[in-house]
Amino acid sequence: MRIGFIGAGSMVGAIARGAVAAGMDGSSFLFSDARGVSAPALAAEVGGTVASSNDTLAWQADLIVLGVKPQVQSAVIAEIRSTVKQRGQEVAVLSIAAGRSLESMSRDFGATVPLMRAMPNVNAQVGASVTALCPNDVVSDAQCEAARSVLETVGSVVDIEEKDFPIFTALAGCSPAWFFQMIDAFGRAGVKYGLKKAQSVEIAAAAMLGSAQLMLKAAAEGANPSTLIDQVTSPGGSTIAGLLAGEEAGLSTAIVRAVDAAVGHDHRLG
Ligand SMILES: NC(=O)C1=CN([C@@H]2O[C@H](COP(=O)(O)OP(=O)(O)OC[C@H]3O[C@@H](n4cnc5c(N)ncnc54)[C@H](O)[C@@H]3O)[C@@H](O)[C@H]2O)C=CC1
Ligand SMILES: O=C(O)[C@@H]1CCC=N1
Repeated sequence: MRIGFIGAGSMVGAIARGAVAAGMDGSSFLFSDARGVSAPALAAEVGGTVASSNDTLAWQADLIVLGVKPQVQSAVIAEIRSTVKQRGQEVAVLSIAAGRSLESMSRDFGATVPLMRAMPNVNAQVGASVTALCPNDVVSDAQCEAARSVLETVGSVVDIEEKDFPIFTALAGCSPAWFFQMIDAFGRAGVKYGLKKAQSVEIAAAAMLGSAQLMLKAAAEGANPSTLIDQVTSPGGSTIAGLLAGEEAGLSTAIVRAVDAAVGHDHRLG
């Protein structure tokens, strides 16, 4: 299977590197980008080929990954739509763009072509993305499985209904940035109490990683976050002091507001 990546930025880079690290053949990858800088560099790194244009790539690939920003996606689809329509079931398109619905992309293509929508996250760089996937009605099982197998090289894949993409994008696509923001805040707190910033960041990140691992294990056994919070919170201890101070400062509300803002923005990108 030839995979053609349009756009060769951070997300496509993570997916292409992850796929090759997982044993996929990089020589079957094609790349194109707007400025002709990142595509040649990525192609050289993974052993792939640079396509001379987005349309050339669309002629050659079996699976086209639209890895450009949502704001330029319509222009890219305009360049490839005639080719994609001519090729019919021979080629499927996988979009990783935030906010771009299957319906709006079909409108850009001017036809219902085999089209899938996915939402990975930046943790793909370490093989730990949780990625949503949703095909349209004309994607074959083989095409969907081909896309899934590429995405699974950089983490887990969950099938969700398309209506749930905005909240999934907030909870999984955007949340890494908010977790980094939290780690940065812990880092500053460490500095306040005399630790070096780098050391504080490392300690907070390790604590966050362990907490996430424990949460996933406990959730699989039916526990919820409150159960674990109670396990940490000793009567009269320092955790309850911090927990209540955090709530007084609006920690939970701040997180829900961040999600609200991301979901609202996603609806406007469509
Ligand atoms: N960065 C993230 O954490 C996530 C990003 N996404 C989505 O992934 C997509 C790509 O995002 P990033 O990799 O962060 O962006 P990026 O800015 O790192 O990469 C975009 C790439 O598109 C190329 N490009 C721009 N115009 C083009 C054109 N006309 N033809 C061909 N290539 C063109 C650029 O040269 C660049 O290589 C976006 O749609 C974004 O919504 C999805 C999940 C997470
Ligand atoms: O900020 C964005 O729009 C994209 C979607 C998820 C992560 N980055």
